[in-house]
Amino acid sequence: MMRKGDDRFRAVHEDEPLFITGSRTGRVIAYRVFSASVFFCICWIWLYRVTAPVETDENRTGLVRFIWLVMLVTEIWFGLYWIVMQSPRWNPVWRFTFTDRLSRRYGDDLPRLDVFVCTADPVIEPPLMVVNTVLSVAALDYPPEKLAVYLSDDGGSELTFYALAEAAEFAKVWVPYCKRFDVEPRSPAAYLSCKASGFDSAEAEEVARLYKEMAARIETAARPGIIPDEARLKYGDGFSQWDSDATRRNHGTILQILVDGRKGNTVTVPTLVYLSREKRPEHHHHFKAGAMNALIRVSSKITCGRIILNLDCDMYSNNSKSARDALCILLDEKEGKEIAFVQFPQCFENLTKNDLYASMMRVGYDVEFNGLDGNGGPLYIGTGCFHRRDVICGRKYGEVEVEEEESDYISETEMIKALASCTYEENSQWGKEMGVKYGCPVEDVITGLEIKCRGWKSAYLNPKKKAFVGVAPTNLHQMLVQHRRWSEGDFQVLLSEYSPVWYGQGKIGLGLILGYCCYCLWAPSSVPVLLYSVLTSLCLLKGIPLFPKVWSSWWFIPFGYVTVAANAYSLAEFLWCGGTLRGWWNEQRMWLYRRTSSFLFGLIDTIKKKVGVSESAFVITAKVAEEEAAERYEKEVMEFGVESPMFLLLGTLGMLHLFCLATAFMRLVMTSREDVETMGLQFVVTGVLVVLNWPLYEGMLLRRDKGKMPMTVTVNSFVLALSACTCVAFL
Ligand SMILES: O=c1ccn([C@@H]2O[C@H](COP(=O)(O)OP(=O)(O)O[C@H]3O[C@H](CO)[C@@H](O)[C@H](O)[C@H]3O)[C@@H](O)[C@H]2O)c(=O)[nH]1
Ligand SMILES: [Mn+2]
Repeated sequence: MMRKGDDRFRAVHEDEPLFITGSRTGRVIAYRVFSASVFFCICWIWLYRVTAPVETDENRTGLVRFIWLVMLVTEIWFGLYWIVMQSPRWNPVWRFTFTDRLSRRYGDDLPRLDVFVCTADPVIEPPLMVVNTVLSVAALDYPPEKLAVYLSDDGGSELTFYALAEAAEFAKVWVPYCKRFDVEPRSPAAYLSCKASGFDSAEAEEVARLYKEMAARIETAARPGIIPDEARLKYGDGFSQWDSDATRRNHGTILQILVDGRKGNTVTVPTLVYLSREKRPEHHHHFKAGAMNALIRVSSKITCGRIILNLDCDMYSNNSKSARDALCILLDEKEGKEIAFVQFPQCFENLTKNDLYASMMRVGYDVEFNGLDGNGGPLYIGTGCFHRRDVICGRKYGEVEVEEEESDYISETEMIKALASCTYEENSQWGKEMGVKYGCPVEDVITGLEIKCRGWKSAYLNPKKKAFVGVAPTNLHQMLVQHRRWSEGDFQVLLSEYSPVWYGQGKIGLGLILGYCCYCLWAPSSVPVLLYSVLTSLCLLKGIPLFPKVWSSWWFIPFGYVTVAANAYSLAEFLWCGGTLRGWWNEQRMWLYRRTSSFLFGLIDTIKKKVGVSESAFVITAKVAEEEAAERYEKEVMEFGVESPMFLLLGTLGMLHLFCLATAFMRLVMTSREDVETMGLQFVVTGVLVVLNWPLYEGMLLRRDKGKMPMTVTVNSFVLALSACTCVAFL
């Protein structure tokens, strides 16, 4: 084990921790006061709904009473959800690491680190991108004999294997080059693109040339899908493992150690392994969770790193020190002992200035995750996370760590391959008590939660220099599908046997339970948002007032205050986190779109799954876009383009708000002026919804490019919205 001389150091360590945890008391107190004022007004609104007389003409009392009741219920929901949302703002903390102390204390005597990179589809996850990720971690600032990189290929693709084999060759130049010149970032593509203006040394030029040659070979092989014959000969050991009838869903285990740094092999490049676990149509493969578990077992017989880093194939390492940062927490002798995993935020390199699809989740990563950390630790979110191997395999907090001695013999490849077979997990605890959990579309969140319930904490690190950087969805549909999967998954966590509310009681603190609920309640929160927005618009159309009179009534105060204060605060928070005004506006739109499409479908998917009419699926997010679409993305023009039920819903809602506002406005002009007072707030709400929807109207009515809303969706939305409004008008 690596901690020789622990005792000798102990006295010194007491006042030299490897990390410290900070908080900002002043700001937190100010926030709590503000938060109390909002809460007061929320109660006032509840009171209004319960006590205020329903103003209406006699013929419609029954209907109006019912609408009033719905408004009451939704407002209670919003109020309670708001309370839940306070938990990640109540007690935020920040972690600071001391890598210099780590180096002084441990030198190169660091624990073994196994990096798992997952890929699943060579078309939407191009192998060149994947190997850039692999190369970036292979060049981490870490002793190469202690580091291993495993690529799990759920696509079972010869092309991906070929790309990795090429990368293994290139790594022999790249890794030493990075270390010698202290290069950042260490993904060759990212590094070379920021050096586009010219190189400062002959070595740099040589590396650039080699990279370009390798990239060209991989891309040529990708286009017609043909791998050069010399390569087939050179890496025959690997290629021979593909049967002639192998497909991505039906093939045996393929395992190839491309660089072997075990046992006395002196290496400059870390161990590099390609794994494509066995897949058979009759066995469920459990998506990424299945891949992770196969990796955990296979790596345990090859390098058996005590620490595991999990990365999606698009998330390259942007900061070569990140592993050391994480170790400052995991190796810290005091506080670090109770921390199971260290999560970094998901950052993206392809974001535009105003982040049209709100992919960055700015506030989530700059505010909420720090808040979760103060309450017991952030969620495990699948990528950019450093785990302790034995904890992910089931060790409880308080149990002693079993020190695994390196075995003297090197296991036979065939024996290791059996660990990645379809049948290996039958009648075992894998996917249940061991490894990453199965059966949930957010395997990461549920796994992290269960680890916390075993007594562990986690820590959140968000250094200025982004640790890992990936690719965010570049069109609306992909983003909505991704959120549909997440909202469905998070809701299933709530309903599962590991539910933070039921199972977590007594195991994790109330703050953290609420923190999890912020995300777990995404799917059900679609219903109140939908009801509230649609009712407000339809009642505006009908002339039924739902809110107190503007200015002339005391009851107006809480509504006015909550609306202004909540939005002003959310804008301020967004700007503090470095966002732009437009970015905030875009985020409000995505907030609405996610709730009225993704989350609703996520809710329906969950219900369908509960009653057993559908199976879970994992729609992989594409990491490439075709050229024209990419151009529109750069210009922040919203991309529709596909026919989708989610678009039909968004289109219908958008049209509905527009019709309602237009009708009410006409009535206002032609007849009574007093509407302004009684219907004022409704005009504001529907008006804001219409303005938010502007890009949607453009996409439906004004644009001609390929990214516009498909004609059928536009027509159907129009017809549906018009019929709804007509029905309501004559009700
Ligand atoms: O059957 C599968 C499906 C996916 N993946 C990999 O899983 C990763 C995540 O997939 P992606 O399509 O990029 O989904 P995202 O929604 O971007 O992923 C986020 O959300 C997922 C579910 O919570 C987590 O698994 C991810 O780590 C997290 O980054 C990718 O590297 C895939 O190659 C597999 O290995 N096998
Ligand atoms: Mn992704």
